[in-house]
Amino acid sequence: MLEIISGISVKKVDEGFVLDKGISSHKLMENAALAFCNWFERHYQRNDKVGIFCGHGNNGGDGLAIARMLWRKGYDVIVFLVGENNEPSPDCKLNRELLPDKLPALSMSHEDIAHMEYDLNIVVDALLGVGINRPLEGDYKNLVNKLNSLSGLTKISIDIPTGLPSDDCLAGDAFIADITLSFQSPKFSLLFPEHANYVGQLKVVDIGINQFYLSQFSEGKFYVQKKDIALRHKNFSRFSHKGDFGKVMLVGGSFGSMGAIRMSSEAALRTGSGLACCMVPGCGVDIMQVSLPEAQVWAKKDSDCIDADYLGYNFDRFDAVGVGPGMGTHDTTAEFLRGFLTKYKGPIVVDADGLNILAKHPEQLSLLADRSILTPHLLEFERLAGHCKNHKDRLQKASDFSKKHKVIIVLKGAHTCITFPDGRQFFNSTGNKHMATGGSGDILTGMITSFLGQGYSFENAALCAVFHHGLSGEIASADKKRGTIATDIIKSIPLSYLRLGIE
Ligand SMILES: NC(=O)C1=CN([C@@H]2O[C@H](COP(=O)(O)OP(=O)(O)OC[C@H]3O[C@@H](n4cnc5c(N)ncnc54)[C@H](OP(=O)(O)O)[C@@H]3O)[C@@H](O)[C@H]2O)[C@@H](O)CC1
Ligand SMILES: [K+]
Repeated sequence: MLEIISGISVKKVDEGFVLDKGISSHKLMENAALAFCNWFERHYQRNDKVGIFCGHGNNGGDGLAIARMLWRKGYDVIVFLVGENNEPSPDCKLNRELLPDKLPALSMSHEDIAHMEYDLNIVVDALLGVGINRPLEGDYKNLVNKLNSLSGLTKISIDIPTGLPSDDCLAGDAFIADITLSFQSPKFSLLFPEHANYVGQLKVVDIGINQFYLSQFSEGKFYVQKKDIALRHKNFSRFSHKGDFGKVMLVGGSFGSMGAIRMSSEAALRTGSGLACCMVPGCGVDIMQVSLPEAQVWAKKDSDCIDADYLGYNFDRFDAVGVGPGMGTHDTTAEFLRGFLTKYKGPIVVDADGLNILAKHPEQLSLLADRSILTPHLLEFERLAGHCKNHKDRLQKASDFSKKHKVIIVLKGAHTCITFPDGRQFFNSTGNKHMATGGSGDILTGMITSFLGQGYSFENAALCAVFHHGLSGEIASADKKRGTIATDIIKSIPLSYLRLGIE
């Protein structure tokens, strides 16, 4: 699992790695530049006109090494040098000296920046990286704003968009990238929703620094990738039977809001549950049985919402229970939730109106069994934990909340963050903007519940479900883009298993 380390630690990791391996820091920069170029070659043509904007620190050094390598591969490259009045870092200086004579390199004066007009297809931002220690000013600020104003070309940031602090929220200006290629591990602030427009698509490239060096600076924050997930799946043999795949119960729905619990239930089945039963109000029975014949249904006749009478049911038959989608926050439903949390001590997932009831009745939080999984989106989380100044504050509050109530928080959004009571936070790498559609969260509830029911640990259930949910969204939206709807995501769950080689 990739460690997310602070910007300050990046320098220490580099120094430690270079010293241990007996290589020069220049060689490490060459590795980083090569990793960038290998990626670049897979995506861009030789006839693209590439402008590489290089600052005076090591980020600029990366840009210069990249310019040299791409030029040697036959790309049409121009280098633009900024910050020439500052003392360059030693590796930046060396890479300036190594630029081939025939490679065009232009020093940018104030006037050049103000009147810049070049015919470029691709802009590479190697102005500043994690070494930024104050908001942009002077030439850097002017150039970043000038580049941001250019349209119709592809903008790529090296390591981090210039101007973004690596561990904090942006103050001032920053480069707006279409793609950010971060070295070795993503920098923390690249995962903040406030910065999504600056970061664009996030790619992480390996530059050869292994886990051992990164883990010495661990802050308990991790970036979850495909290779981390495949290993966390349970293997089932050809002798496995329905019971091995778990019996789960999904509780929710109310008059006019039956879609949510129907989608959670189907998602649980598609994730592999042997049996899914849904507990719905009487008004939802026909809807469920007609639209999802694979699910069993339990309901009280002539009811419009889940009420305290539902507590008579024996929940202990189930390996896991998901509660909340479409359930409403009626007083009698809140009464049900209180009784349910008191009664059932198996693995549970609480979502949507389940969370809204907890926010309205915070005394019920103490009834949650240890390691219950709560899946709020950003607004639901703030209802539970109070107003958050920004995402950094929100992540800290998620950590405090998780520790205090001994629950697992799955904070949904781009790079969904899973927080455990021991303080570890896992950031997901799959998913895209097309998943921001009604019902997407209900699907995740069904998926986590399903994994819990299949006997996965709390940690593996949350990590696998969040990863597959995002991947299913990517698969579903590949040809539907903005027209993607939640049921498309459910249909893609089986394909997301196949992508990981899991049958
Ligand atoms: N393992 C890895 O990840 C690897 C990382 N590598 C690369 O190194 C990059 C980090 O390099 P870095 O430390 O030299 O920092 P970088 O951002 O280039 O420049 C900082 C300079 O800018 C200055 N400065 C600060 N704020 C400013 C402002 N607002 N406006 C103007 N100037 C400002 C500050 O100087 P100051 O003015 O404070 O004296 C400082 O000298 C990293 O992002 C990655 O690309 C790879 O090469 C190898 C492996
Ligand atoms: K940059």
